[in-house]
Amino acid sequence: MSTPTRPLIAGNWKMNGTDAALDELARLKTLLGEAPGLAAEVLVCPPSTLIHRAAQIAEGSDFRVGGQDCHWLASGAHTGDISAAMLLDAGASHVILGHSERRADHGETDAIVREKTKAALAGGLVPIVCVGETEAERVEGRANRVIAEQLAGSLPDESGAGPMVIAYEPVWAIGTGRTATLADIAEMHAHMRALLVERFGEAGRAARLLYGGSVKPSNAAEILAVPDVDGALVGGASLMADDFFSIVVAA
Ligand SMILES: O=C(CO)COP(=O)(O)O
Repeated sequence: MSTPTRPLIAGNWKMNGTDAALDELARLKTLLGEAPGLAAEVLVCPPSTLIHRAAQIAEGSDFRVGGQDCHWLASGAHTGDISAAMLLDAGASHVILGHSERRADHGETDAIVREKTKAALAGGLVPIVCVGETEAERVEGRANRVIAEQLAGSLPDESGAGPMVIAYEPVWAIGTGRTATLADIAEMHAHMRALLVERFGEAGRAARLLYGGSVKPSNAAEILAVPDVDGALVGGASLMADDFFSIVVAA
């Protein structure tokens, strides 16, 4: 194994999208179909209500579908939750875990994210594990330490056995229109790479490190050109097929 070769451009629709939003996926399918041989792999993570139909649209196309969260258990009395097996059954190939919005809204700790990551791997999904510092943590000069702690706590040893995808999403850059500077992204991604190689060896070298936080068509190319940036996790700009496709093309 070596450094990742194909970038991954993943869209996170968050809590957006009803039936009508599937038109955007059909449009994305058309755009991808007209542009064979693109460098990037493409993933769309709609809300769970749309995964099954999104996966049907993705059939015969060059994008795949993922979930935005899963429970750490396979089944049982957990009202409102969804398991890795259910996501797989609905047609998902990946699942986003430990997004800062889930850490904030649902009190998810590194330990919880680690258990969910284990469940995703056991259930046959590729986990996309998210880490990111708050603005206060960055201003106080603690960003590197916070990210090291989140990686150490959120990744189970099992991560080394499968494809590893990590998303660095500085909390203050999410949905704000503010991106980290290219220098800050480069420094953090190199830091993460070193930590992953130290812990997981070759699997860490092959891990895909995505950047997320106000990625848009106008800044995607420069961000994706930063060393050790192997793709992007895109929120708002993934909701419109044309914008998302522009980011895919920039990779
Ligand atoms: O949180 C994000 C993706 O998971 C980023 O969201 P925005 O691209 O809307 O800033």
